[in-house]
Amino acid sequence: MNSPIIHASDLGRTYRVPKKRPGLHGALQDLLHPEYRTVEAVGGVSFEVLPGESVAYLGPNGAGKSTTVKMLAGILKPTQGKVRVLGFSPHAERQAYVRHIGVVFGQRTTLWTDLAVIESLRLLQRVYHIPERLFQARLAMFDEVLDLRALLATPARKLSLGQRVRADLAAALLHDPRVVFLDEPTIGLDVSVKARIREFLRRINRELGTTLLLTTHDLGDVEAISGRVMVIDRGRLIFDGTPGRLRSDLGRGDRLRIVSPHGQLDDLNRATAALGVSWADEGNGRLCAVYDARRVRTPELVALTLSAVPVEDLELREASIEDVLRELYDRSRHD
Ligand SMILES: Nc1ncnc2c1ncn2[C@@H]1O[C@H](COP(=O)(O)OP(=O)(O)OP(=O)(O)O)[C@@H](O)[C@H]1O
Repeated sequence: MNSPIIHASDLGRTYRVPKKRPGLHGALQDLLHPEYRTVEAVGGVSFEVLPGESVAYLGPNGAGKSTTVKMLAGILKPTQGKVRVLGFSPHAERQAYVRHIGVVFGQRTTLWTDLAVIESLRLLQRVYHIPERLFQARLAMFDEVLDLRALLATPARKLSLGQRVRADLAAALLHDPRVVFLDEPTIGLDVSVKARIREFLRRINRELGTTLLLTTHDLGDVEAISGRVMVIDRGRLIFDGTPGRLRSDLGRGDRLRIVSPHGQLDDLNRATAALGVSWADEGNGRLCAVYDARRVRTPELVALTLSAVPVEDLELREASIEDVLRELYDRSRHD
C-alpha cells in the first residue's frame, strides 16, 4: 500500500491586516498607531494525498485555496497545524524541499522576465544539475504537447498569456518533480491552449506518475485532469472524494426537459406528484422538472410524463459538477 506523500493536519493560516479608520483623523491614526485585525484564510484543514494522485482543490473566491497551496509549497508559514510533503516541512526546509516540487501560478510567472525562455531553462538546468541528455529529452517531451520550441528564443515578458503559461509549465517540470502544485493554471486561456495544458498535465500524471494538486474555477480542468476533488469553503474542507461521488452524493439538480406546446402544467404536476416532482413552465412550450435522481427513478418519471401530455421532444440532463458545487457552497453557507 502506498503511503501518503502529503500530510496536512489541522493546517491553518491567518493574516494580520491593518484596520482602516474613517476620515483624515482616522488615516493619521492608522499611520501613527496602526491597529490590526486577524483574518482567517484557512481554518484548519486535514487531508492526505497519495503518490500519483491528481487532486483538484476547489472552492468559491476567497475560500482559502491559494493560501493552502502556498503553505504546501513552502511559500507561506502556517499559523496553525502541521504540514509535511515528501517528508519535508515545506516552509522550514524550503531550500532542500523546492528541488522535489514544481509550482505554477496561472496569474504570475516564475520565469526571468527579461531572459529568453531557453536561457531561463538553461539556468534552471544548472540549478538542478540536470545532465544535458536528460535536459534535451525533457525539452522534446514538453515540445510534443506544449509546442515549446517556437517560444524558446522569446523573452518571457514578450510572451502572450497562453505562451507564458506553457513556458512556466516547462520550467516548473524541468527537474522532474514528484509533486506539482498549480494555482489556476488555465485562467484566462483560450480553449485550444487549455486543451493542450490539460493534455500535458494528464500525461505527466499518468505516464510519469507525478502527483498533482491544482486549484481551478474551471470545471473542465477537473473533468480532464483530476481523479479526486477536495472542496474548501470559508477555510474548511467540505468535501473530499471522486468527481463521481461528488455528483452522486449530491444528485439533486438532474433535469428532465420536454417540448410540449399543448401540454398542461397541471396535468404534468398531477401525473408526477406521487414521485414528489413538480414542473416549471420555461415558455415557448418548454417544460422542465428538476429532481433528485437518487430518489426518483428516471425511467418511471419519463413514463409518467409521456402518459400525461403529448411530447414533441425530450431531453435529460444529469446534474453537472457545476450545479453540484453551487448546491454544496449554498448548503455550506447556510450551515
Ligand atoms: N496577503 C493577504 N493579506 C490579507 N488577507 C489575505 C491575504 N491573502 C489572502 N487573504 C484573505 O484570505 C482569504 C482566502 O484567500 P485565498 O486567496 O487563499 O482564497 P482563494 O480560495 O484562493 O480565492 P480565489 O478563488 O479568489 O483566488 C480571503 O478572505 C482573502 O481576502
